Amino acid sequence: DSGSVTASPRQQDTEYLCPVQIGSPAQTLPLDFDTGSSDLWVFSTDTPRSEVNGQTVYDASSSSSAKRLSGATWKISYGDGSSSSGIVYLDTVTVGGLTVSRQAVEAAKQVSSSFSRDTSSSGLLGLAFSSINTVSPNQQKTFFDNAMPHLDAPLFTADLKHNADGRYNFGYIDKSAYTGSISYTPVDNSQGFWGFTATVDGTDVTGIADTGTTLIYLPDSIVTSYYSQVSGARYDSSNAGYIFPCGSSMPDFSFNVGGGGGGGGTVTVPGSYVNFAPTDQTGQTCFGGLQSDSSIGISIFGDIALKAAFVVFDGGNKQLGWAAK
Ligand SMILES: O=C(NNC1=NCCC1)c1ccc(Br)cc1
Repeated sequence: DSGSVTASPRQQDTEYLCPVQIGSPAQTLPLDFDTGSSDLWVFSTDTPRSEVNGQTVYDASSSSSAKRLSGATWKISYGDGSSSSGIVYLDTVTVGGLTVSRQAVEAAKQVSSSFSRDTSSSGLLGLAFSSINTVSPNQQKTFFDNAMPHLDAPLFTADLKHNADGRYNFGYIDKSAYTGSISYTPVDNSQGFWGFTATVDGTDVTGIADTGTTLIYLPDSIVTSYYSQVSGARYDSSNAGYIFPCGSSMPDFSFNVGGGGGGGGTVTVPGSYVNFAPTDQTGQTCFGGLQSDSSIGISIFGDIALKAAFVVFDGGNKQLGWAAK
């Protein structure tokens, strides 16, 4: 089997949403595919009206294939401080034509304010490892884990784009979607994430590939050195990050993956991607797409990095492949 689904950017590439069919008859919800978490959760008829703000909701009671997973609950919090929790159904889930019949669909009974405010997203589809799924007392598998045995190849690919529709493919590598060769590097999934090591200016950086995080977070030394090239750039405590004049032309930012004997491959993030967004309505000062990981404890290669590459999440061989495009 295989699947292919469009990933549409929202609010200046802050997140990418994909249409997902749930239940019988199908209810289509736009979900944020997140390689940094492992729960598939949705706004639902169980979500308080006060916390629903235009989002499409899942109604298990109108799905003939929905079955309540008795006694199961879930509760998750994300790196940006957002959170949600609720109950669990098993139902049929289809992504880009790829169907999993008994997928844990986690219905929200509570969502935090940033989810309520995000009118375009109906929830998340976790694509990290099932070891960090939060369903209790019986942990559930991700959509990818459930689909993997049926896939032509045990992998999915992410092809996110700047201000344009991209794509997630499941079960195959689309050779027309990238240029040159794919450089692979081993994955450390000991923390449940797609962990890997890249080299930046000769320095090894261990981080995770996280489609659910918007920006890139790297060690302070690398970030400070990058912004030292931009006149007027400075760390601003009120914005909790590096800012600079919006008219600045930003240097490209490159990292190497798979730099073993074969030399590996280089991913280059265009400087324009690092000029992320204005800090206020005047548009004078802009917030950087590259920030320090010092408050996190691990580096994160978020959407700013991922949208500069074609990325293979290989669950069979536990490796990450990176290619230019
Ligand atoms: O939460 C994380 N990624 N996903 C999402 N963020 C916001 C909504 C979804 C995340 C994962 C690992 C680390 Br380390 C830091 C953050």
